[in-house]
Amino acid sequence: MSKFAVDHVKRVHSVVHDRIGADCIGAGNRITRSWIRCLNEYQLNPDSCAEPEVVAPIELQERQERLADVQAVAKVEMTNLYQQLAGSGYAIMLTDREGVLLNYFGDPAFTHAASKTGLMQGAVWSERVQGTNGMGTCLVERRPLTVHQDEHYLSRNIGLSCAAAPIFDHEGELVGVLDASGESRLAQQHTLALVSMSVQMIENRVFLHQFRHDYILRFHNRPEFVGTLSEGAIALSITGTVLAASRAALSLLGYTRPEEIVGRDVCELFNITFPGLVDSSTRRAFHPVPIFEVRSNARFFAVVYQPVAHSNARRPQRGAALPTPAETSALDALHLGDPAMRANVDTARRVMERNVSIVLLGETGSGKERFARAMHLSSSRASRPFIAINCASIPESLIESELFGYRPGAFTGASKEGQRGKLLQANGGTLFLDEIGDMPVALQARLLRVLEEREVVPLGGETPVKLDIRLISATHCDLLQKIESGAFREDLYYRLQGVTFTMPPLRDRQDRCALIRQLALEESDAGCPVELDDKLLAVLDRQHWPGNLRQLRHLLRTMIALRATDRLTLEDLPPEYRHGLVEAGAAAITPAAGSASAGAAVSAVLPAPAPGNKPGAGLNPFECAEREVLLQELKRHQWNLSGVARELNISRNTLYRKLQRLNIEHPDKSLFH
Ligand SMILES: Nc1ncnc2c1ncn2[C@@H]1O[C@H](COP(=O)(O)OP(=O)(O)OP(=O)(O)O)[C@@H](O)[C@H]1O
Repeated sequence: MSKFAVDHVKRVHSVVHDRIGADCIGAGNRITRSWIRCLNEYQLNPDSCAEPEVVAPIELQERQERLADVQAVAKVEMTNLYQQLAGSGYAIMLTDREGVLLNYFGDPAFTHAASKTGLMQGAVWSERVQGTNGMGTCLVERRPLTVHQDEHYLSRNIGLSCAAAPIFDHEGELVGVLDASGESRLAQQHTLALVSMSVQMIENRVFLHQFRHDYILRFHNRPEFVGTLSEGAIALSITGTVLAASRAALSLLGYTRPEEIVGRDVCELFNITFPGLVDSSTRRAFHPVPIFEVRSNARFFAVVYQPVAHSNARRPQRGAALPTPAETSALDALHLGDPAMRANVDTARRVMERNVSIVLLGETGSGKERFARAMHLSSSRASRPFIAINCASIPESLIESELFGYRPGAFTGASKEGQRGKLLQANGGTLFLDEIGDMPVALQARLLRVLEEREVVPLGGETPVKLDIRLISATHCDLLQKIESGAFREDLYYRLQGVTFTMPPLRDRQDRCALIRQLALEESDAGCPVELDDKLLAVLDRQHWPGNLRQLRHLLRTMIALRATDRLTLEDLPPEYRHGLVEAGAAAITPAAGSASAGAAVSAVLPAPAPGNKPGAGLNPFECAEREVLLQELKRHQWNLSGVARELNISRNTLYRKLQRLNIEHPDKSLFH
């Protein structure tokens, strides 16, 4: 061990055990706290030479898919940040909330050295694995911080300087970390400020994007700051109910948690009615109008933006009542001429106000959640909350407390304030249970009881609370098959199954071209619509779209983010999409010379389309390798999907999607749905 490393290890021990020298690490308590965790809790050796931990490519891809929305925006911001820091030996990285490095933009001078410490895609930078470090410690502390030189816990990392800031979603959930790391001798003072600004930009853009189908109130206490990085944004339903608020909005209004304002009417927050607000915003041609906060009477300036997809939609009228079934624009917007979707919308209108449970079936990305939201918005519950919960993405151990909530101190580790479960949050509104087929069997019994008794008792509580919810469940798997295998309760199935809707896959929709155009419009920035060239439209129309509308949306989003002009052509299309078409026997498409780069750049961040009838055709080399591995695993487990999912540590649900994406079918086709 070098003298330097020996001194570092000694210092860690003396700081942790005796707090001697805690002040001289000069980073306040957060570094001391982290060192204590590393030594006592994770029992890490500060001089560890263990190989960096790196997740398997298949898991990395899965984690990237989970954060696809944030990633699409983050990539643009990461490139900007990289350019701002260019030449200073920095790498810009994005991790998920478990500290797995999803994206890496590195200065070539730094990349080689960095990979030795594990700064590379797929590496795990949680504090538990890498000790005190920018990304991992930021995930624990949940605030921006710098970890410089020998503030790192592991002596092998002390050549680094890392500036990291946490990324939160609109529900205040930590989703990942953006980090700029470089050699400590080249560290720059202002890096943390730049990283924090990029994160704010990412959060704002993700928020504006996610709620572009709703009204968005953008405000600040100075008119010139409306529309800038520091503005607050609040998403509002058509009746003026707060659907979500950005972090900046909460902080400008003096709230700490979104629950404090979500579900309230905008006139409870500001001294103005919602129709009045929309009216004055439009009359002032979207120049900020003064509004006053109810509690403090503080003055703010605001602009209300109309929902993107409904720019011609009716405006809320003074004293407007809740929408009636006749005014179901959110539902109507779901079909642009497809007969199957039109039939769905017609039936939805008929059952909307009835007390029947709804089940939505359809392939992944075919619009089940969108349909559920539209039903909610078109019903008399529109002003009440719409709460969605994905039974497949929450760890089994957390579903119960997520759904039912818990009283303060109900179990070890429970928060002091307790938690209102999703069932109660949805009270008066709609609860959307996505991937219901993945709900653990033990919980199915509890859910059934709640649905029958129409009341809920939070964990650790005694008094039941009355429940009035419209339940919409969704799944892309065959529930009857699950019942047969004992994975789904038959009684719950019949309780859920009031009316069933099936979302058609995109490849079967007759309104595909109109949908593609609409999505391109929705993905365009406000006031700057991107057009699609006819040839490109024809190619998009003929794709197989295994990921349905989600895949289409991500493709358009990325093409739009990387476009050179506001008219997208075949040159903007990733090569594998062109390739897929040629394979399918359509007219050959030869992009102009030098055009591959834009499309190739897009292809680097997108899943490939399905390969038609040829099993492995149209897949990129990485996917072919993934397909091979998966086929071997399937054979090894004699096509027992649960066994394979367990082996790969992924949900059955994710496995199904992979099989679909990689075009893997059971040798006996009838055994796969
Ligand atoms: N009618 C539509 N018009 C435009 N975009 C749509 C439409 N329906 C769905 N989308 C978009 O497609 C994507 C996937 O939709 P959604 O989440 O509703 O699908 P899903 O079937 O619930 O997916 P999963 O099974 O994976 O949960 C979203 O980005 C959504 O905005």
